[in-house]
Amino acid sequence: MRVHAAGTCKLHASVLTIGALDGVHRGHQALVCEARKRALALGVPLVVYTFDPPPRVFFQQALQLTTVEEKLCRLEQLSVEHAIVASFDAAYSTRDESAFLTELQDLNPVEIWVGPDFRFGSKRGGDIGTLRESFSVKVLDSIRCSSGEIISSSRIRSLLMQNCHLQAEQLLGWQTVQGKA
Ligand SMILES: Cc1cc2nc3c(=O)[nH]c(=O)nc-3n(C[C@H](O)[C@H](O)[C@H](O)COP(=O)(O)O)c2cc1C
Ligand SMILES: Nc1ncnc2c1ncn2[C@@H]1O[C@H](COP(=O)(O)OP(=O)(O)OP(=O)(O)O)[C@@H](O)[C@H]1O
Repeated sequence: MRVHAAGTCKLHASVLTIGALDGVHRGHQALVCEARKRALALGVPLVVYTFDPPPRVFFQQALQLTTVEEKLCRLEQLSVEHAIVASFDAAYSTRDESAFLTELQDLNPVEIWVGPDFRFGSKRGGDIGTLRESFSVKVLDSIRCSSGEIISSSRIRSLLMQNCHLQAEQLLGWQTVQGKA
């Protein structure tokens, strides 16, 4: 897998997924795997655009589930070919939707895969509708756990705070969380 700083990767075509992806939990894994299937079918590289630190860690001091190194390691195991890492800081967070869309044009995404609640740009001003004005966007239904709740990094953080390591590990789908929190 090749790792690029934001704004430094140019591709003729790609299938792209975007997100904080903290923990690369089972919902994220399903999203990346769906994108991977499409990338294989279309014969183009699979690209993930992610943020370090995750925006929720930057803005809300949320517990970070994975370092950027661990996140990249997990993405590599999911056969991601290019990972773009944006350093998420105050300056980056003020970029508006159009600046971000212009950056994505360099990746020539044939499809962009996101989950139902995807937002982007300053003050979370962009949504799936905004993204669809420029690209073909595919939305994966939310992946839920056996109790019916949507799997999310926030839910996993909350389980870890309550010392429910086994449940957190089940939602993460990786065997490495014990002893880390
Ligand atoms: C250019 C850019 C600016 C952003 N600015 C903000 C912001 O001002 N406030 C915020 O809460 N999130 C901001 N975000 C983060 C998004 O809300 C969101 O977390 C990110 O696009 C990843 O999507 P995900 O949370 O679904 O993984 C920004 C994202 C991008 C790409
Ligand atoms: N359970 C899920 N099923 C399908 N897609 C998901 C799921 N969880 C997250 N996604 C999608 O993965 C991408 C990255 O999401 P993000 O990293 O914000 O995950 P999250 O678990 O919702 O995080 P947080 O709880 O911190 O907001 C987004 O497009 C989001 O919609």
